[in-house]
Amino acid sequence: MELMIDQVSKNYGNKQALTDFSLCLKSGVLGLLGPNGAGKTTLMKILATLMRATDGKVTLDGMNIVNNPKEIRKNLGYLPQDFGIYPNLNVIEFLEYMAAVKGLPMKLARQRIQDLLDALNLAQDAKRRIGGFSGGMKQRIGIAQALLNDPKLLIVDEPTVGLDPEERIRFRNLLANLASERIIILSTHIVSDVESIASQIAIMSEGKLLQHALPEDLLIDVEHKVWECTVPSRQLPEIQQSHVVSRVFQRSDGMHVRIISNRRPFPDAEMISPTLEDAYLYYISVRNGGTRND
Ligand SMILES: Nc1ncnc2c1ncn2[C@@H]1O[C@H](COP(=O)(O)OP(=O)(O)OP(=O)(O)O)[C@@H](O)[C@H]1O
Repeated sequence: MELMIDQVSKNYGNKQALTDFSLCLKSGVLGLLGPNGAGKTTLMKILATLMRATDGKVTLDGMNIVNNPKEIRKNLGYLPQDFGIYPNLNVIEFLEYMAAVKGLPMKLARQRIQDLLDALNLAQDAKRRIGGFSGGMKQRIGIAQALLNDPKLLIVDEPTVGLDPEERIRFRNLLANLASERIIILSTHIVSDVESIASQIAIMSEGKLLQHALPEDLLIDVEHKVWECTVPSRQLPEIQQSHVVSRVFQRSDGMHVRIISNRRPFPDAEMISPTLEDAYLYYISVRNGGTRND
């Protein structure tokens, strides 16, 4: 299984949302990280054959997705950011409806729905109307509809928006279990969503790919560039202006500030071990021509 994104660009009128974006993926979870407006949804929509690139091409196992949309959709599952549900349908009715839209034979669909209800822990709620469900349950139904056709490529756009911390963890575990025999692309601006499950990370900003690497290699990139110091709280606004601050902790002895910087930011700053969130900030704010004291 191979997804090849080859020099893809997308313009909306004068707005360049993607520029020469290239990436080659095999099975596993790709965490696609980027701030709001980076172009993640645009890329997801192109991969899901819902939008055409202005330039470049995308192939799944060598098949151009633009020339073979029907064949590609058979192998594709997509959970968009604003996933629309039908609140008056119960879970089974909704999934049968989605299976019909996807053109699955009903006998096969019924079996698949049963398997998914069990796998996604929805069986006991299968006859309840979706309208009354929590965010986490709606997301599980969203994943169920995306998996109806047992897709080779599963695309999930900002899936944890609106979920509580427990639902977030459950959702991450669920994706991790699905990853072994398919390509999963999980787009988010929340690093902790992908930290535990992504086998690879792509970081994008302003329509461009800044880095594509294994999580452990991203950590190596940012080694010796993460610092912590303790400052009086009145100094904090000035430090946030002049440095890339990844975290601030209030402690009894003052504010503990975590700073990403190529150089020791203050004489008493201590070098500390990086996290993936530090690496993400490094690529977005420091290496990508950041304007602060670096
Ligand atoms: N239909 C459109 N017309 C014009 N500009 C658009 C359109 N859709 C998106 N854009 C712009 O293209 C850029 C990329 O948007 P996109 O939604 O792909 O980013 P994103 O990384 O998914 O951000 P978010 O997480 O906020 O959805 C943004 O600057 C956005 O304002």
